[in-house]
Amino acid sequence: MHLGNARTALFNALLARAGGGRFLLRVEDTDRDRSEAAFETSLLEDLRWLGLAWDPAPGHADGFYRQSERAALYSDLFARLLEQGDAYPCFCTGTDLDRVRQEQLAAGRPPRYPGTCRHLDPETVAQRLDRGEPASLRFRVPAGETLRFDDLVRGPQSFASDDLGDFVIRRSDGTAAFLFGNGVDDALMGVTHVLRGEDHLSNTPRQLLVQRALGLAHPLYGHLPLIVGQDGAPLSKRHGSLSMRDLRAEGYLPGAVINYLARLGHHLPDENLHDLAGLGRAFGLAALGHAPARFDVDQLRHWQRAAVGASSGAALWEWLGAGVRALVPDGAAMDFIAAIRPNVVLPEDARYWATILFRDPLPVNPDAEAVLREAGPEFFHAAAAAWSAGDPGAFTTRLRQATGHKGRSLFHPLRVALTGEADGPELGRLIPLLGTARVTERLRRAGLLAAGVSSSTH
Ligand SMILES: Nc1ncnc2c1ncn2[C@@H]1O[C@H](COP(=O)(O)OP(=O)(O)OP(=O)(O)O)[C@@H](O)[C@H]1O
Ligand SMILES: [Zn+2]
Repeated sequence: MHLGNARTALFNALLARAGGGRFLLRVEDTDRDRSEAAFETSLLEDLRWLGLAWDPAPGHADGFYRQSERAALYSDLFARLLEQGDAYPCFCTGTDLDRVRQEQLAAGRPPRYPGTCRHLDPETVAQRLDRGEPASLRFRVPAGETLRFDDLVRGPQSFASDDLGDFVIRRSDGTAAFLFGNGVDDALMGVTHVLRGEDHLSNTPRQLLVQRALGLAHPLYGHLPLIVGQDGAPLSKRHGSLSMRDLRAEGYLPGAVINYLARLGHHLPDENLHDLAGLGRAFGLAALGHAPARFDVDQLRHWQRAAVGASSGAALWEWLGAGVRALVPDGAAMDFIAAIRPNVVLPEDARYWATILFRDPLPVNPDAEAVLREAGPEFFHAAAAAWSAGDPGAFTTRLRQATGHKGRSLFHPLRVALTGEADGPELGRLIPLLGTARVTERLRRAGLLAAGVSSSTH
């Protein structure tokens, strides 16, 4: 899943919670070329990671539906549509259809099935089927109708049936096409509300037709603007990036992702970090937006920061990963977490601070060296003396008294000497983590650098 289809799943789950409904999972795996067991596994993994638990599907051990297990049921429905004259076999090959499409496009017309097989006489059809000619099944769209529905997001919609063209409901390999399986299953499963991306808008009149022909109820449909990437193109599997898998691997927390997505194309009344229940209480169809939403990494990082802030120390310790944990001395785990928490968005930031705190020698860049020189060697000699006098709690007070430096002119060079950085976690929390020996050594080295002794000679 990417952020786009994750948001679709989230909004459906939230709508179910907000409205006392159920959130169903149906794996649409009838397209053999595009369905692999691994895709299903990773889909389930992504949903679980996001915390989007689906309500159990009656009679299904895994708790969800799989269209590949419903072939017999679809088969009956195909037979009914054929019998009613609402469907007919189509023998056109991919090449035939491509050629027509090219001609239509060249003539400036929208591509549409030209109806080649619509009026084949029953005998010809029977003969061609007997010969084993591959055939798909097309839905016979009634002429001259206006199809209307009230979109939950976009309001009243209408489509001319003449613009639709007869569409494939069963592929030539016998499997149910997306339009058919999806529309029919929603009706059969008692689905009342469908939220999906607006790339599906033009499917809706077709699905309404199929449902009507089979005497099935229609769900209510709502079509959401797609989320676009930095390049302006809608996120998609092919687009590649921003997959749940990648975000998870980078260390984004599920709470950050759902809080970010719940505000993408949906207005929430507050800026608090919520769990799913809280987001569900605040979710409403009236708060859905109509403009395309652009992915904004800064917003995602904002919610990530909030989610990190709300995580327990133990959870963050796990989250950092084994590589970072190995850098932190025994017993210092929770103090390390407490110190760096405000400065960490992703585990790589924690790695950065762990390296600074617990690895020697500390790299000193030219900017840092300039700060040390400006403070001068006397400052660091005084600092070393203040430090070696014991009682770390009184260290900076003693240094202030000894040097007359206070505020930034005291803490800035001290921070640079101890961390090599101009900014970072609270110094009072870092000093105990560094430990006596390392503080002593870093002050000594800062004194040398401040005196102009090149960093390569000691
Ligand atoms: N960029 C997007 N923004 C918002 N919703 C999206 C986006 N892309 C897909 N969706 C919605 O997510 C749901 C699942 O879509 P689907 O898995 O077909 O998306 P996809 O990744 O674009 O697929 P593909 O890349 O195979 O076209 C649908 O409701 C679809 O409309
Ligand atoms: Zn045909």
